[in-house]
Amino acid sequence: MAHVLEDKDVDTALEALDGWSRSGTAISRTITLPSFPRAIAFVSAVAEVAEDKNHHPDIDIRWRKVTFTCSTHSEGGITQLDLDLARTINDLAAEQD
Ligand SMILES: C[C@H](O)[C@H](O)[C@H]1CNC2=NC(N)=NC(=O)C2=N1
Repeated sequence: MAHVLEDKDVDTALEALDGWSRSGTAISRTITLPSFPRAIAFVSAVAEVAEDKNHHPDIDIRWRKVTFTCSTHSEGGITQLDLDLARTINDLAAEQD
């Protein structure tokens, strides 16, 4: 089972995760899409990978701005699962033209 990471390890990982920052006991990133339908489509793409990973972000959608917040609820903090999901979200974001 994933364990909660040390703060220093999270900080190191965040240096390589463009757009992500610590948000309490989670990490989060806000991504702006070209339109509301594109924001919803992006959320759907994230939902697919999250389901495959069985690790789900909290998602806040406001018009074209989507904020993903990742923490491992069962552990009450940030684990490698959250870092991996953040990386995957960034990879998907990079595919948005
Ligand atoms: C039963 C299921 O495996 C668990 O509830 C999973 C689902 N997705 C999850 N997602 C996140 N972010 N944290 C969890 O602890 C978690 N647990």
